[in-house]
Formats: sequence, structure tokens, C-alpha cells
Amino acid sequence: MRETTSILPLSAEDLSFEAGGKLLVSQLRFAIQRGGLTALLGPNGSGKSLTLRLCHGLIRPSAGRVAWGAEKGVLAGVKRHAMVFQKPVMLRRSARANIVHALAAAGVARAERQERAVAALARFGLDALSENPARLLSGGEQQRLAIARAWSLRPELLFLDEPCSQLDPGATRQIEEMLAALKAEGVTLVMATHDMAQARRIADRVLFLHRGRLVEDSPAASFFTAPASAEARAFIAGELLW
Ligand SMILES: Nc1ncnc2c1ncn2[C@@H]1O[C@H](COP(=O)(O)OP(=O)(O)OP(=O)(O)O)[C@@H](O)[C@H]1O
Repeated sequence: MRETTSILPLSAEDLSFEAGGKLLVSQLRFAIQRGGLTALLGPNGSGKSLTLRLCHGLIRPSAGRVAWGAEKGVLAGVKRHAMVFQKPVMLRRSARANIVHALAAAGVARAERQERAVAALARFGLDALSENPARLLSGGEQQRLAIARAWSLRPELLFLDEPCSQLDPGATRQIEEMLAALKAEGVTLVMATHDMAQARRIADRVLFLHRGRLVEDSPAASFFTAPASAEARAFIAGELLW
């Protein structure tokens, strides 16, 4: 049965991450409300992946925290967020079995797993690949499978870390269509990208990071037409930022 209580908003409260004596993510403060696609945009090394990993709980902040839900503490232990990585991680088994495995790991009852895996493949037009070894699928197919696998977990919030950076334009388009479908279903999306054109195509809101700091937090339309910061202006103008 689906949870009825929302894990959103997600609040990054002065989130920082330090490693090797360097402050790599510095005092981020933002909230993710329900719905829409938020792009974490910024040049290579600006801290986008680290920010997603902090939010998803893969690494622990050195200072600050990630808070969930309107009533803090109520949702402790409830994980309704999933993450899709730049390079999909697939087990040496069929596409369907990869989804079944993820469902088992998430604690879904055995009786439900096959049905949900088949439904996830069908939902994204991947039925024909169901019994193919996942690791032999093309990069684009693997990424579509990774998103279908994440969807099968029924996340309320999906983090995506540069999901298209290894893909050609055709495969990128298919992924963007999947993301549009997820958004239309009400899944909240937070995606790291350094691809400004992609953010322009699909983002509703932009969090612009530079050197581990949140420089700008704007609706996508105003970010691209009237960026407030010198760093964002330079990035949009195609100047090299690091
Ligand atoms: N565990 C770590 N220890 C030390 N440095 C790290 C660690 N993880 C990341 N970094 C460094 O932190 C910086 C930010 O990394 P991050 O992967 O978040 O950047 P990014 O914006 O996602 O970049 P890209 O677009 O290249 O993926 C980089 O300089 C990276 O080398």
C-alpha cells in the first residue's frame, strides 16, 4: 500500500561537505517542494553530484542537515526517494531480474515483485528487452531500464545525476520523454546536469552551483533570460567557468 504522507518538502539546511581539508559543498540552503523538475546546474566540479548524494543519504554532511517532510521527524525511516546515476549499475542478469532485485532490496513482498517489474518495463516500452542480459543493452537502453527500475520503487522524489551525459541525442530525447512522463505523473525530479541546453529544455527551476556554493535559485525562465549573478551570466554566455 502506498504511503499517504509526503516526504516533501526536502530542506537542505546549511548543508556542507568537506573532504581532504577542502570545503566542497558549502552551506547550501534550499527547499524542494512537490512537483516539477529542478535542475542542479553548474560547471564540472561545482558540487552537483555531491549535493545529490548528500540529499539521497549516500554521504553524510560535515555540517548542516537534510530535513524531510513538513513535520520533521514524523517520516524517519521512510525512504521514498530513489536515484539514477550517470552510469547505470546493472547486475549480470536480465532486465526484468534487475528490477525484481531492486524491489526485493527495497522490501517489496515476493508476490508483488514480478508483476511490478513487468509493469515497469511495459510502462516505458521496454517489454521487448525484458529477458535480455541487462549488461549487454546499449547505454541508452540501460539508462531507460535504470529509470524504469527506479520508477518501480514508486518514489515520490527521484534524483538523477547527469543521466544523459554518456548518451547520443536520440537516446537523450528518449530519456527526456521519460522524465516528462514521470513529471506528469507527479514524481518530483531533481537532476544534476552541466548541459545548459538540456536544463533549458526540461527544467522548471534552476539551482546554479559554482565552486560548491549555491549562487542562484530561480525559475528556469528567469534564470535563462535574466540571470542575477555574474557566474550564471558567464555560464549562459558559454564562457569557461571552473
Ligand atoms: N570524496 C571526495 N573527496 C575529495 N574530493 C571530492 C570527493 N568527492 C568529490 N570531490 C571533489 O569535489 C568537487 C565536486 O565534485 P562533484 O562530483 O560534486 O562535482 P559535479 O558538479 O557533479 O561535477 P561533474 O559535472 O564533473 O560531475 C570536485 O572537485 C571533486 O573532485
